[in-house]
Amino acid sequence: MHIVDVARMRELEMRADQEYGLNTSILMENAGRSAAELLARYIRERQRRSLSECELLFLIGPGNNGGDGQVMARHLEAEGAHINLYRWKERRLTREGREVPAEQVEAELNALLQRVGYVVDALLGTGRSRPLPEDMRALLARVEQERARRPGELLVVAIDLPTGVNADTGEVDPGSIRADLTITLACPKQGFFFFPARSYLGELFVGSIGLPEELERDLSDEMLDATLARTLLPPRPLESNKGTFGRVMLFCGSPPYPGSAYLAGSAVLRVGAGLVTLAVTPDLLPIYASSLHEATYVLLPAGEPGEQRGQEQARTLLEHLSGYRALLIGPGLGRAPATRSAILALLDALRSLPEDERPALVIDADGLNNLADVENWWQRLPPGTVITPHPGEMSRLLGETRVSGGGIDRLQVARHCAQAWNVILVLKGACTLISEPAGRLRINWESNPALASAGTGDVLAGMIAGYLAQRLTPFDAASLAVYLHVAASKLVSQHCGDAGLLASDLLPQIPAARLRLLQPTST
Ligand SMILES: NC(=O)C1=CN([C@@H]2O[C@H](COP(=O)(O)OP(=O)(O)OC[C@H]3O[C@@H](n4cnc5c(N)ncnc54)[C@H](O)[C@@H]3O)[C@@H](O)[C@H]2O)[C@@H](O)CC1
Ligand SMILES: [K+]
Repeated sequence: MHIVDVARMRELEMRADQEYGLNTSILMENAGRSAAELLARYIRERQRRSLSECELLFLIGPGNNGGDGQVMARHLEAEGAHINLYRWKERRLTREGREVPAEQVEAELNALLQRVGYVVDALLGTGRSRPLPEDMRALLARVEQERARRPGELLVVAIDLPTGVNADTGEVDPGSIRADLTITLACPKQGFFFFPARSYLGELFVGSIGLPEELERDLSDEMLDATLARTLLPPRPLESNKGTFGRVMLFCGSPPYPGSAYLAGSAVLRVGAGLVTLAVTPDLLPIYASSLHEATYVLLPAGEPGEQRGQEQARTLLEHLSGYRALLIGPGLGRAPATRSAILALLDALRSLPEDERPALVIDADGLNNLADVENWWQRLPPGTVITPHPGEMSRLLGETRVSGGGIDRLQVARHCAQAWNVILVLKGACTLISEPAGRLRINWESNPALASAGTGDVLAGMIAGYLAQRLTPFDAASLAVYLHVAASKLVSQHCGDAGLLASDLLPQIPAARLRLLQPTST
């Protein structure tokens, strides 16, 4: 599913007309029909109601968004739903096809708001060009008030987008109200993935306007959803052994942060990699050996802290690296000078390896924090490296430029940095972005506040390394891991809601999330 900005959407619509004769009325007819089908299915399958039991109030705006709403209303009416249309600009109300006399409109509208099960917001879409007028804000506020009075009984359904949301930037007019579901048309819009817009959309459905597939061929931004993630799953041939699914080496964990290597190492195996090896100092071995029985170990020299020890640790690790398809550096390593020198020595050695002998590389957490202090650090990375900064780490990598956790600034940062640093960048946050140097970009749709807890990043880094070991490209490995990481968290949230998730709770849910993804009906 491609993501577009408003200019690109307009261009697609224009080309549909010029090249295929699909003019605005045809597209609008398709849009309204598709939106009606999606809502009808939602009502029948999710709410287990028949359309004839449902009464809807459509709020119709002056442009094509309102046009979509009218087509949609017609289709739902034909299926038996009870339809009321309020034309905002003209202040005209139609009830089941009959015009309400002007002097009764206000009272009737009030009565409807107190009764209907659905308000369909077809006021404004991508053509919103100025702040919402006061009377439109007041109308939306009445809907909001009524929904608060009848929670669960009144659903707000936005067509294309909730009125007042900026489809490019994710900004939201003060008069906008949250939709319970948004049926967007043709493609999800760029602004949907950024805050505050993201939290105004509710559940997202994408309706078709019948655009020919060829028109989307040049689009490079994609929504990371179940349909895309399913295509990325690596094969599990019947004739396999643990070598088939690859080995991963971890340079992670240090005495103050021993949990990181456990979490990342477990995640490597939970995504189906064949073997995980932890490169650790001997003092940590008893901790891991008693908790992660399946791992093997490379014992790194301990000795006096300092440059020398870092070089020796790197040498030992490299001596054991042959046959490993992926290496993860970072979680829980700490920021001692010896660690930095070990990381830099490892990177220098990896860069000089021939491509077919070089393991794919993921750098996370303290791996990145150590690099941030090194001038032109990105020049030290081998090509194809995946880096997984959260906003704080990203700011450090950029030399203390602030990066938000969910704002539109992240889009430009992700696009620019993947190219400038020649990395596959996983910019973590509420909607994680994954970008690569050639310009492709994916944005994860799902987010879960329960994931904002210690150690969940270690799990993600391990998952990426585990998929790299299964020979996914770095861009695909990162994408699939990001998708399944949130999907696993949703399974945990079935029991704990959006708070109280432990990073280790994710581990058993990773295979469960993969299984769900394999079911063709999962969305
Ligand atoms: N153009 C096309 O071919 C298609 C458009 N589609 C629909 O059309 C929408 C875009 O249509 P439009 O470009 O007509 O835009 P809108 O329907 O979003 O709104 C434009 C109209 O609203 C007025 N307006 C703009 N800002 C306002 C404000 N703050 N307060 C009050 N009035 C305001 C404008 O003067 C104009 O009359 C999409 O969101 C989508 O729903 C779909 O039907 C698919 C095809
Ligand atoms: K709308």
